[in-house]
Amino acid sequence: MPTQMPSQMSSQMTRILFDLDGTLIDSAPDIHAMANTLLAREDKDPISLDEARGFVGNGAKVFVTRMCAARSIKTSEEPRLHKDFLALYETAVELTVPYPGAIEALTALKAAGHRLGVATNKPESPARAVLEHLNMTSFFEVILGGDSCATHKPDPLMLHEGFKRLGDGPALFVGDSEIDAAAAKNANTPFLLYTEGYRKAPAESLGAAAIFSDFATLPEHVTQILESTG
Ligand SMILES: O=C(O)COP(=O)(O)O
Ligand SMILES: [Mg+2]
Repeated sequence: MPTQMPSQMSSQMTRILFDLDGTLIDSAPDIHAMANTLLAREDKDPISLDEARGFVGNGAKVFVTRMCAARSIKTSEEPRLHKDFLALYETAVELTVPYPGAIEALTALKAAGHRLGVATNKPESPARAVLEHLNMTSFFEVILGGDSCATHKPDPLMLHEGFKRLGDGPALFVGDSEIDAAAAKNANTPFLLYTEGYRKAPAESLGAAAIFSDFATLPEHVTQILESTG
């Protein structure tokens, strides 16, 4: 049998968790459309796609709070609108697409022996629905949503749980936002930042071990981080 190089050996048992919205998939158009369906029912002006993008990241409840604040809807109405938002969420899949090269990168990482999972603040059931719609479910051994654990990102619990379910080996987290960077820091895990998602802060300010804008480069970044962390 040929001798394996150290880098190939170290990549065999790596656990990689991915954020979902703004990282693997551009779901803002669906979330935007869903928000405007709710706002129309309330007789309120629609929000823009940019506003919707800016409200994503801390889960559905915070999205609804931000949407209500932006259109002067009373806070006492938020629980009802949150419920309506969740009722629509599983069917909000038609406008969502994977980012360019994301499928190919997941395919390459899985073929290289990495164990993959999703850790998103989107509730688990719409997260599973959109992954299923995009034929992406089979890449992942674990899919955790914002309501799967007692807390969600930036608390590290979701990452700890996801990594635990992926077994042993080095752990990496790939995400697009400040919240993901904080969760990775809190979980003491190297963070890879995808720059084409919904981040607001400068990319260089988030303490990422790697910053990438093209998924074709992700497998190489993974290899480099594994080599540098031994
Ligand atoms: O639903 C959200 O607010 C964010 O989801 P994400 O954690 O996949 O970016
Ligand atoms: Mg995200």
